[in-house]
Amino acid sequence: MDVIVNPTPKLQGNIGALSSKNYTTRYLLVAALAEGTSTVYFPAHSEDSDAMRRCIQDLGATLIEDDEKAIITGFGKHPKDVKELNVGNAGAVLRFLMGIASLCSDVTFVNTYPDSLGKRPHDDLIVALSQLGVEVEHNDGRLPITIRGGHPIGGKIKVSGEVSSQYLSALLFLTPLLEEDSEIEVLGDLKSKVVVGQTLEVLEQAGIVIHASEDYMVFRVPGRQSYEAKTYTVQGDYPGSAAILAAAAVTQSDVIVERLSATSKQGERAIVDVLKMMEVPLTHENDIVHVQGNGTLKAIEFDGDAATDAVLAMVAAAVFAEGTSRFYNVENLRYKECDRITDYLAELRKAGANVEERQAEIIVHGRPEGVEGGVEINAHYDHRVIMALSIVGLRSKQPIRIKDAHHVAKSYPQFFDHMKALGAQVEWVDSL
Ligand SMILES: O=C(O)C1=C[C@@H](OP(=O)(O)O)[C@@H](O)[C@H](O)C1
Ligand SMILES: C=C(OP(=O)(O)O)C(=O)O
Repeated sequence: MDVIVNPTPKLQGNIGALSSKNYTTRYLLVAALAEGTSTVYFPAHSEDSDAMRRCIQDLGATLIEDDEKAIITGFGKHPKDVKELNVGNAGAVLRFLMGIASLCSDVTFVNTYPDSLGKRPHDDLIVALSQLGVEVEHNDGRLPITIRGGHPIGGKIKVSGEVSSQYLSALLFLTPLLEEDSEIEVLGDLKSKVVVGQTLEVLEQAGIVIHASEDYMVFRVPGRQSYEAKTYTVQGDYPGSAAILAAAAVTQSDVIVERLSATSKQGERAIVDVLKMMEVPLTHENDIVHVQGNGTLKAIEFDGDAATDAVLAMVAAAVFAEGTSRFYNVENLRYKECDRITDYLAELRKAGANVEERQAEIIVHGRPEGVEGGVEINAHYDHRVIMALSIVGLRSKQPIRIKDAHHVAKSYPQFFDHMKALGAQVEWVDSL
């Protein structure tokens, strides 16, 4: 399905933030790794969270769900010896479960998105797992990947942090279950470091002890631990909400997004500060962000690694700012659902934006007068590209058509419903 985004000068209304993707994947996983029954309140419902639901059940967890909660009885240290797992297009789910699959004897992760997750590299995790004696068969570091685990016992592991934090998180979920203590040393610069804070927070809630150095570069993990069965509540999602807030920032708006904790460990909560720095009128009180946009924004400079999944929405806002914005330290955007620098900027340029790329930077020469639009956008299987181009479409002179916009469901299936509820002129149409 495609979406047509028509120029929309005004947005108004209240929405509740979707549930956090990153906390949902983590809570479902730690619930599956516990032996008893855990409850996860308000889990996200999206393709990625469904991938985790599907895989933990394939590995032996039971899951009963109603409108507000998932009740999960875990498999503890003994996942079922499943032959195949399908994680869809979910990078974090794949990497976390590559770690856990080391406890099985022979699991193949199939390649169902050859043009998206199928292109993403997992070499650094493969190298780390092999230090634990796990045999990994792979296609040049990519899917399909077969893990022949069995009996990793722990020990010293070095893992690169240069491409993704998910490799480190995968090891942090696995190593507490091993017989011996482990020491994990991170090599190079650790990207998306803030997300590791979310992993540690969830592990602690699940009763797991990890001794982390202050800079998150060395971790001592006692072995023979057990995940406790607990009750968890998933908070609102900043990366998805960032797109709504950026849409409100580029229009005349009166938009409220509820359930966004000001003390969240999600780095993407920086969207609020970034929009403030851009001089967008907004308040953030009692977990409610209220944007009263007047369409005027100022350019900014921002270290995007602190808020990796909100950068595309910030860039979309910067397209309409006065002056030149620079988002730096964002090289690992190249290793996501698509190359979120080259591919994303190509689509922005089609719509009429004036953008430049460096290996690790996005530069935006703002066009407060708006962009031309009137083009077809290739979504590159990327939910965040789809959301970001929707923001741009609101302030284009001609409608833009986002092809295969259904991929928004990877993280935020109700995104266009929420945009419509706020008054955005968007419509679903069949693909040609
Ligand atoms: O650990 C996680 O759940 C995630 C980590 C980040 O990836 P990188 O560490 O690859 O930047 C983020 O982009 C992704 O959406 C989710
Ligand atoms: C990059 C993302 O997810 P993942 O790495 O889990 O596929 C994302 O949600 O933007």
